[in-house]
Amino acid sequence: MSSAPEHLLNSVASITEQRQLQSLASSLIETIEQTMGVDQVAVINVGDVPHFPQMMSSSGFALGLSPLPPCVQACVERGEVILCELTTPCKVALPIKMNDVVVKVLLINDIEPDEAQITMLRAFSRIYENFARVVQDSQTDSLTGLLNRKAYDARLFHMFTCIRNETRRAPYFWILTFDIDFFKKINDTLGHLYGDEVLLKLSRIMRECFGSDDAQFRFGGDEFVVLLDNKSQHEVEVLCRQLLQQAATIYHEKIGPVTLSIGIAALNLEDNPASVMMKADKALYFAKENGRNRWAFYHQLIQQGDMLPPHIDDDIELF
Ligand SMILES: Nc1nc2c(ncn2[C@@H]2O[C@H](COP(=O)(O)OP(=O)(O)OP(=O)(O)O)[C@@H](O)[C@H]2O)c(=O)[nH]1
Repeated sequence: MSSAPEHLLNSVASITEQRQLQSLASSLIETIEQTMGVDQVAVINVGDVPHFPQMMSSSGFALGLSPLPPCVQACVERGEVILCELTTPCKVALPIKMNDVVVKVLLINDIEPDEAQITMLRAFSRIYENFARVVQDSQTDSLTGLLNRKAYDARLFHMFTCIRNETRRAPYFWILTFDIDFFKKINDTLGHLYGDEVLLKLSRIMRECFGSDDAQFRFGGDEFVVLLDNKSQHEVEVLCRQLLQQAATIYHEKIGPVTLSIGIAALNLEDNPASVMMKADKALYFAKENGRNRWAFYHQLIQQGDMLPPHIDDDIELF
């Protein structure tokens, strides 16, 4: 265990260098491992926390903790540090809170901490909480509470990494991009505030339609993106149908039901972030130009000859 002040300060500084929630959790684990001389540390999610990575674990000792052991449950319910019974798979459970709700639990297995060590662990988890809030705020759209454009690159990169490492197989990842049809008319007819209300209601509908594994973004204006994780094409179609049906429940007699146009592209090994977004955008424009209030899959448009494949398209655009 190294507790020299300069080492401690460097460890804390390394936590605050992180700009992603996932690397922030790894950094917390690493700091605790180094400063306390332990190697069985994990940060696990509790409850439905869509914006957080699912689980981090250094040695894997906490992987697959289901159901949660009583000490973790007690930590969540009481929001306090719990020293666990020897029979449980961890020795100490510390709550990590966001807005006073326990969203994660820090578990350590190979330590029976004294008062000073508990104080230090509490301080580490508070530094994590404070910085996680800063990172989360910087990645959140202030009107809807969805993720913003800034958070998108890291999520998409993570998906490509999963495909390249073959931890999951394409084409079960999809990018879905959509915007509200004639949103300008909604604003012009009923005012900007009503337009904001529509955006807010639509974001609530998105949360109900999509799962916590599906990262949901507002890119700005009336443009939204969802990265769908582990879905068949049929499941994607079901989700699109639901989204359109639910959006239509936002209704005003002067403008009728809200409708959306949706473009969808599968993430494949040969794609890169720019090419996959370009495909989804092209499918969206096709949906717009062909009646709106509908979805279009890029690969189907190519297969059906409704759109030219990129290289032919690019050659033509050159002239
Ligand atoms: N209420 C509100 N309006 C916004 C916001 N950001 C952008 N807008 C407006 O959203 C409208 C976007 O319109 P467009 O997407 O260009 O066009 P559209 O009317 O939706 O037409 P189509 O997309 O072709 O169906 C513009 O009028 C913007 O001023 C916002 O935060 N709130």
